[in-house]
Amino acid sequence: MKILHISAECYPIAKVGGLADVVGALPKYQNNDTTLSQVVMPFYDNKFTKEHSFSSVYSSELTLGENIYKFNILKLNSSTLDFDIFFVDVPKLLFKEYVYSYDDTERFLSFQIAVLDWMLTIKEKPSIIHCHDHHTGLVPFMLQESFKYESLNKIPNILTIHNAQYQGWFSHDNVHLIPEFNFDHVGLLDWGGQINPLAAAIKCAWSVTTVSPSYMDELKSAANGLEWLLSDETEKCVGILNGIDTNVWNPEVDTYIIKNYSQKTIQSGRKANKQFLCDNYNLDLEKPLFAFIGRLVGEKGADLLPESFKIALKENNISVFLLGSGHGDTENQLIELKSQFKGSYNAFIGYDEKLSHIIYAGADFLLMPSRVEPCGLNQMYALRYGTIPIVRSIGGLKDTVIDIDNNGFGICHNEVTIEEITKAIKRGADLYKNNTKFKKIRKQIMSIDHSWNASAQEYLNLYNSLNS
Ligand SMILES: Nc1ncnc2c1ncn2[C@@H]1O[C@H](COP(=O)(O)OP(=O)(O)O[C@H]2O[C@H](CO)[C@@H](O)[C@H](O)[C@H]2O)[C@@H](O)[C@H]1O
Repeated sequence: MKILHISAECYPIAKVGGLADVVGALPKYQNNDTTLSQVVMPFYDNKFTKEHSFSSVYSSELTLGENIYKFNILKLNSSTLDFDIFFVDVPKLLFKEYVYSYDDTERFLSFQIAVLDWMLTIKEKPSIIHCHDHHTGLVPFMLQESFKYESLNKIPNILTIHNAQYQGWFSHDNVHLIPEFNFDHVGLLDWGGQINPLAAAIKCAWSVTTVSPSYMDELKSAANGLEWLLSDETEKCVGILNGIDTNVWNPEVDTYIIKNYSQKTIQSGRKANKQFLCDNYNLDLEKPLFAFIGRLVGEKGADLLPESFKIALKENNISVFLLGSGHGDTENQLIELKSQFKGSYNAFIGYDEKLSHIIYAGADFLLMPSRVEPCGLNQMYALRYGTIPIVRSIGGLKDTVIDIDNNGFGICHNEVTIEEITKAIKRGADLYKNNTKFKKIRKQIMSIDHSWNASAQEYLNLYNSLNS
């Protein structure tokens, strides 16, 4: 079986969030003697593309409305990734320093058209086309409807929804950018009077998956406008829990962290990483350290963090450290707190992969007060590194974290309110005081298996069912 993943992000080439982690890991776990799993993504102007060499495997021109753009399909020369990766280079549109911006419609349409134009020319066609999120959501529609791609329309395709909040909406005025199709079927593109690539993919893909079973259920009542559609298409929908790449996320060999450790050496290993954070960010090694890593957006509950931190820092003898970026207002409030809580609070506003690994290895607790969490990878990374997750029970967080009061290993709360967040932090601070219990739990959580093995097999079973 030959699988082609189509995605806007892939770790370590271009990462904005969890989508990159998934697309950079899943193919590794799918590749075996009988399965070839490959990825195609845009060619961005970034550190990775500057530092690596590529060969051109196909060149042509694509049509986007009235414009014609030259494009190349490139292949990475080194085999460092454990799977084949191809790049769509549209110099005028895709080759930018950013992944997402104001011009996404044209950029990602050119990406999708180039992939399908190229696919028309490949001798050994994929047996499965696996699309990820709305940036690739017009692929199932074009395969089914565009005259040009008729010869590809027997290839089963699936859509994985990593985040239904973002749907890629654009105006019907731009419908001419999509390769010609029977206009009687234009309704397949529409949701609420706009072209909605995510909705089009839900309608046209052969199967739709979400990244956890609970998120699949939740989407039927909260999907940013797509609730009814997802309920209607329920028969082809399934939730498959993400895994984590246990080769990349392994405290025994992680080259980003200050000191490597195993379950046996957890005490000294974690202390060295916490010491680094405390020394560099002026925090107290003796106090329990609560951390947050992520995009500072409403979905993650980030707007409630400044006030929650303020209260929690006043009421408990704790430290707090945050790594993230997002809404300017939230960023400013988080920066302002620094002067008020010198020595017990700090924040790094920005994106820093290395620092994120050190936090997983050095913080005592990881906060995830998400309003929406399709799966969440942070809590699984935290578990693997022995950091106790404090989560709002929703989506994938509900599927992966069990509260200590239910014989579990984490701290869970049901609502996203300042009161519940600060209550959960207090429970963490109390647990930290019970040193024996705290140490037992953090050691125990390191061996919970969230590797991709089981989920990669679930995807293979799904592909097989579509090909039979
Ligand atoms: N400032 C920063 N610096 C360094 N690293 C940072 C960072 N901000 C975030 N990260 C990293 O980005 C990743 C975030 O992954 P998540 O799965 O938690 O969220 P995201 O919402 O992006 O993904 C969406 O897709 C994934 C994958 O399916 C789902 O798990 C998730 O629920 C869904 O919202 C983690 O690897 C985290 O360490």
